[in-house]
Amino acid sequence: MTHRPLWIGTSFKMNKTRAQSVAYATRLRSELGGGVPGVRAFVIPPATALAEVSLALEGAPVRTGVQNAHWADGGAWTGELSVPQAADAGARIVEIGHSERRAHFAETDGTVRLKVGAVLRHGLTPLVCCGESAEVFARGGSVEHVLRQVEAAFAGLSGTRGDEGLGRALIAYEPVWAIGEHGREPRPEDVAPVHEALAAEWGDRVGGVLYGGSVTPGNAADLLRVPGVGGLFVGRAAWDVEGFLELLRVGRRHAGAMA
Ligand SMILES: O=C(CO)COP(=O)(O)O
Repeated sequence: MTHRPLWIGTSFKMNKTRAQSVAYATRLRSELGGGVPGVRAFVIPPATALAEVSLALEGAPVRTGVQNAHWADGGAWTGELSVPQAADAGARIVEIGHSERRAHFAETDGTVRLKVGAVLRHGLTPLVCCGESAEVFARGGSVEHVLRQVEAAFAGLSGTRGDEGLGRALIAYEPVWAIGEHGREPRPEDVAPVHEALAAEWGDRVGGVLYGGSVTPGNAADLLRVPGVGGLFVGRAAWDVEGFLELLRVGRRHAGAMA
């Protein structure tokens, strides 16, 4: 049985200057050399640093991405960034629908769907974030909630894994209760039911399903062993490049054990 590569990446969120971002990318490049066997690494810096980080990583085995993009190709949308602009700055991945954007910037299932369409139309990879609140988790509604979000994100799209369309998309399951400094570190059994459901429903149709939320080098191996988890999407633990490198080593060991 062949295994798909693990996707392991980080978003810097609203952190780091251009110089800090480029220093991170430069160190990553020199450490990774030809790449990490079995792992696809990606870095999503702030938009101000995207072009320079993409240049610093040109030809290196690390993709870059953008944290958000508009669905229109251009126009009077003050403060926004289009998918073609992100691509022009080197992005190959476009993060869509992170819970912080849903909570604070009125991102809805409807805008997520529009953005997925734009990203696929331009040949980039949408990284669609989904996840339930602590309240929904507590009442046992996680699976239903997440499946509904993902169904809405991909409504009307078709394709199979490896195809040009939906098959390129990535899903990041990030329970809201697990994200960030106030988040709770998940036990593998907390997130297993959603991953099982996502694998059953979407596993053969998309490029991969990642887990995100309080991932650390200490819990990464256990989370990668949850059936259906095809990678990790990391915040705080990867903001120091040494932390990201450690997570990539965990990924390499996991991929090696699965080979
Ligand atoms: O939101 C996340 C990645 O998008 C996860 O953040 P943390 O790893 O800091 O919990």
